[in-house]
Amino acid sequence: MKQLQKTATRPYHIIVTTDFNKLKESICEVVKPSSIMVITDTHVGPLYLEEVCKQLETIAPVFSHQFEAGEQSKYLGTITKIYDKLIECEMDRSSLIVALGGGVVGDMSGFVASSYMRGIPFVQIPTTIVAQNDSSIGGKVGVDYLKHKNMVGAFYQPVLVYTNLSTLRTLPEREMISGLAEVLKHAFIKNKALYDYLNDKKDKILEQDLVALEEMTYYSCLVKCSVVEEDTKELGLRKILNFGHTLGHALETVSDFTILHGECVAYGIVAASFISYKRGLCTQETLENVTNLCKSYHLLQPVMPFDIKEVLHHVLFDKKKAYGKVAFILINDIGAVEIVKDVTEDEMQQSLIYIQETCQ
Ligand SMILES: NC(=O)c1ccc[n+]([C@@H]2O[C@H](COP(=O)([O-])OP(=O)(O)OC[C@H]3O[C@@H](n4cnc5c(N)ncnc54)[C@H](O)[C@@H]3O)[C@@H](O)[C@H]2O)c1
Ligand SMILES: O=C(O)C(=O)C[C@@H](O)[C@H](O)[C@H](O)COP(=O)(O)O
Ligand SMILES: [Zn+2]
Repeated sequence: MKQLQKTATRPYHIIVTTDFNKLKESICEVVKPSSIMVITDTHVGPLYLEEVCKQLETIAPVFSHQFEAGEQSKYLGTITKIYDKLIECEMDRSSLIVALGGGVVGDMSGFVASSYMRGIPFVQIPTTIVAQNDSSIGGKVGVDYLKHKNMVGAFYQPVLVYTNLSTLRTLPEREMISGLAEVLKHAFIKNKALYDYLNDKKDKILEQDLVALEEMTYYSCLVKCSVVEEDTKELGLRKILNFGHTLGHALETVSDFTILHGECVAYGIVAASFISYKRGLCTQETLENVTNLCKSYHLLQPVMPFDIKEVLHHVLFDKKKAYGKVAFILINDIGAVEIVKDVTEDEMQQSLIYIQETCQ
């Protein structure tokens, strides 16, 4: 008998800094591209494309592609336009894709990189709280399909993540708050010390103090990395990163993306915590601590009226569904969660009623 060992996923650096000064050298350490395509959106492009391109032009010829900002662009139509551009610019397997923007840009650029010529390298330059603390890491890339979240995609890791915290200065406040839901999620699922930090440094974080943001981003990324490293393809443990997403994604779809991803995740986190409490898996104090931290970060704003039956219908498209059952992440304590497969429609319904009552 002969046996081969498949090597694990290649490691990559996540750089968290406050400018673009080290971008060129960071990229050159990991790739030697023949050409570069920077993909961005109509909000981020006018702000940072020129500065980023100036750095990249000293490495190789640089092209760029900009698409309409927003979740509505996260579909296959946008992807085909990017393929067209890559072909027009004669990009090949020695070329590099650079994603400059938030989670939408990152998820779509990564999907293009994973599929163009069966895969070319890509670098993430995340510019939102969501992207810097969550989406740029871990390799979940893809698009929405028929409004169902992330239905078409791949697991495909970047070769580098380069975070310039100063880009957050231009991020609209609503986007900043929404993004913090993913950071809170990391604290709730796996890191009580991050939870304490978020409580202690709330004012500094909200006023974008760079020291506080750097510390927060570091610990948030640590949680994400530790989970992804153990279970890159979400066969088990990685499902905990989906805390709040089962109902959150359904709400996002039902709202036609007028409620932002992180805002929906926060409602989903409280709904899941309510189910946990009702099942006796956590104390009322834990439910209150979760709710209060979300509220102290201005999440859980009055929720628009939604049809509970419609939300429950969309839960059926959750990617954690197997053999007809949707896996749910429930909380035991701050920093500890579990994966449960028997949450009933009635429990979800009660939790959505709780959300409607709590967030008004
Ligand atoms: N792949 C993953 O692991 C993962 C994790 C979390 C979220 N996501 C996905 O990410 C998306 C949400 O990400 P997001 O909140 O970053 O959304 P986004 O990319 O739509 O960015 C939010 C808004 O902010 C603008 N923007 C971005 N950076 C800016 C800056 N520095 N200054 C000014 N404006 C800026 C964007 O143009 C957009 O209008 C969703 O599609 C979600 O499903 C993926
Ligand atoms: O990285 C993960 O794993 C996550 O679940 C992170 C989530 O914050 C993110 O929104 C992710 O895109 C959700 O994935 P999905 O497979 O439920 O669409
Ligand atoms: Zn998310």
